[in-house]
Amino acid sequence: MANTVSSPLCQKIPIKVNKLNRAIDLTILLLLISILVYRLLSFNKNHGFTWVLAFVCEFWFALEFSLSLTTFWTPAEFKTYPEILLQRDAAELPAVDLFVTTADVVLESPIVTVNTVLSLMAVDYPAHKLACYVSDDGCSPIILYSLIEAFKFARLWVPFCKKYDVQVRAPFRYFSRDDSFPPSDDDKKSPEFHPEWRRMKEEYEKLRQKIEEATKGTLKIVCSGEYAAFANTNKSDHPNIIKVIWENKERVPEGVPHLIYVCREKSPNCPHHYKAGAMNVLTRVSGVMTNAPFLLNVDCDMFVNNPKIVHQAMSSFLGLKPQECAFVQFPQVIYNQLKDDPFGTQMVAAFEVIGHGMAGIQGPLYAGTNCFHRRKLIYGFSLDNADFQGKEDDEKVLLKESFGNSIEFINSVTQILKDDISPVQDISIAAQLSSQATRCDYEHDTVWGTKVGWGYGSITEDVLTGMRIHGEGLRSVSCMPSPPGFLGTAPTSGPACLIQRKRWATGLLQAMFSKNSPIVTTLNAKLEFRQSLAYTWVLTSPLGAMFDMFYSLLAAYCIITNANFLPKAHEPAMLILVARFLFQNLQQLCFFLRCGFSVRAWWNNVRTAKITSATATVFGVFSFLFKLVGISDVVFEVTQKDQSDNSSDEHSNHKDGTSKNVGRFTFDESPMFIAGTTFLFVHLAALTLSLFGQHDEVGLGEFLSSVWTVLCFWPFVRGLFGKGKYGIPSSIVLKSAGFALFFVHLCRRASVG
Ligand SMILES: O=c1ccn([C@@H]2O[C@H](COP(=O)(O)OP(=O)(O)O[C@H]3O[C@H](CO)[C@@H](O)[C@H](O)[C@H]3O)[C@@H](O)[C@H]2O)c(=O)[nH]1
Ligand SMILES: [Mn+2]
Repeated sequence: MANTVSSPLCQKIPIKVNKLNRAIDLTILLLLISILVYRLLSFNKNHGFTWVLAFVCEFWFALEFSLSLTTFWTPAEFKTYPEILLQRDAAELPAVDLFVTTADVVLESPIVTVNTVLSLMAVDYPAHKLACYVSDDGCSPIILYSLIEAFKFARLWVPFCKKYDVQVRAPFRYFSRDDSFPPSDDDKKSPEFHPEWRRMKEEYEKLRQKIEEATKGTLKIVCSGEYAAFANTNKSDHPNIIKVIWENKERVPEGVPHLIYVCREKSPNCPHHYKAGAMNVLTRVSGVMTNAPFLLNVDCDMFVNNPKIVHQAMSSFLGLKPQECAFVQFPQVIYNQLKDDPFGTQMVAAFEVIGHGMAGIQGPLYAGTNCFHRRKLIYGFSLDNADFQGKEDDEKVLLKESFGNSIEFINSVTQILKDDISPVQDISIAAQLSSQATRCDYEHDTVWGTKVGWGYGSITEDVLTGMRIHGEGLRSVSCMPSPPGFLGTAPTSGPACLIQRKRWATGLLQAMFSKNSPIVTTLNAKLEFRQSLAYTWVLTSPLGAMFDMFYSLLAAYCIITNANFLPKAHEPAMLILVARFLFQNLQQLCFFLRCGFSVRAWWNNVRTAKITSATATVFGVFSFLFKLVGISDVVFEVTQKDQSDNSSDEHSNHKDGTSKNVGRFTFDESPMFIAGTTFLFVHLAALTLSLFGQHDEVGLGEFLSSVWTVLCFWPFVRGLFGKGKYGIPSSIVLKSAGFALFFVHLCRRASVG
């Protein structure tokens, strides 16, 4: 497929690392090791358990830091030159199937999904090479209705975008920005632009209103006719519903891409594997219907921000050796940024280190959204067509064993295997044929979720799936065009943030401690050693957070029991600890400043990490353990999506932060807040006790450590006095006070006993 090109389409370029940074890294590492040495040398029987626990934590900090160092040792980035592809004939460009997943009309407002879909359908790529599939795990007629209406609008919107070269093709965003009108000087001259722009805005407003009415229920969707299949269904028990909303019958490049609604069958007795399951169904349905060799998957809130993204991705796929480009990941850039990142959701540091760091090894992680895949690799085939060689006769039988019994789907798989794809004639007929592959028991006795498709067994299916692909010895590419390829939302409330972090903690540990663990994969398969270390670093990050929490609990424990675990202020060893603390924090601060963030944003990230470790991570880790021993199952709790196109709400103040409560931490009845509040109370109790009573053993270190924790938990301190959602519910405060008292009591008993 890849024509030989004279000029490069894509290049991997190493990033120079500042020598001073390297020196600081090594200094921190040395300090961390010195702390361990101090711990071993100063051990005596009197210290007992506190010393051992402190050693374990410090050992972990050193290990975690070393893993991050090996990850960031040879950073790199990719540069793409799509101009060459843009000149190519449409016929030469490969087809791409576009997947959007949505799961809950309440948490994920249909207008958000619709904007994502519209932005995808309007990308600058020959329309007959694209098909957009929307998976609805919520089985909601509102989504179908919204998509049908969205398509009507798309017939105007797509040509408009292409004619005026609109940059942001998610209408809510285009019409909300001051610079959307007029977009460029050229268009100012064109007399038709004005009226067309106005019409488009009116049409979008009508669409938005219709969807809003349907969502609020003021417009009732009757379950008959087109919607008959939705009668008597509920989210977890319903038949499969596939609707071809639009087929680009003439296959015209200037038209609107196919649009298909997919709701897989669900039954309470059949595991559905959440998003991973939905992705696998989309893979099969699209296989039968359009069978494009490339797939793009986005979450419902990640709209296209750069209309050339498909060209960008294809530049890597066609410009690099196939083994060098298994998938192309675009970063998740957040647009609903609150001033100074109060919830630490932008995770700049993490993305920078993981993105560039891993790009310099075997390639970035698959992050679940904004990612282009090769269908062949999703099917677990090798890129050199070595599969099934010489086994022509058994081929179909073998394929059925792995891929399930749908003849139509197996035929499509065979085409992918042989790189010989013949386009389907009639999408509507193909849709009926794909129905079998959306049955909830379809995957029974197959290797879906293990060797084929999106991986099961971790609630962060993305990391697991990406790791399987890296395990084949293949590399991935990160693509960071300007403007960014996709923009999306991050949670903007306390509860939503914690739910997301909790899921990640569980999912990462599930991926770490499974037979797909990076350590196993590097021993048994072709995962590169340093890539394996990088994965280990990411996947064990919830453990690091746990140890961080234990470490600060130790401080409280020591104050309460008049003991110590840190060197005294006059001991020289204290200097090592202080130096490590300062170096690590200052290094992080400099990094934030270099990335263009404020000191405040850095501090917000520091405290979010601390808050998360004592709340979401603890629950995430327990959820992982409970699943491990079979007490309870892990559930994918969908993140609440922010809808900041609504200019009347408080988010209109995003950037300037004038509204006084923007970014203020919010609370609800979630037990995660009991953990956090208890943690805060324990430290407050410790600090209060330190003012009274005999404290000859406790040193300055323990005291400062506790003060630092309370400072990090300042949003909770404010929450104690806040009202409404800004206040910690009194039931939570009471329970937490009880737990904290109990803890203090236990500490005292332990120290006496
Ligand atoms: O049963 C489910 C649950 C979720 N989803 C979809 O999965 C996507 C991601 O869910 P979201 O709640 O937005 O999770 P995030 O925490 O924001 O997602 C991050 O983490 C996930 C893994 O935990 C990845 O799958 C995502 O791509 C990544 O953006 C959304 O489009 C959902 O509609 C489903 O289709 N079915
Ligand atoms: Mn999301």
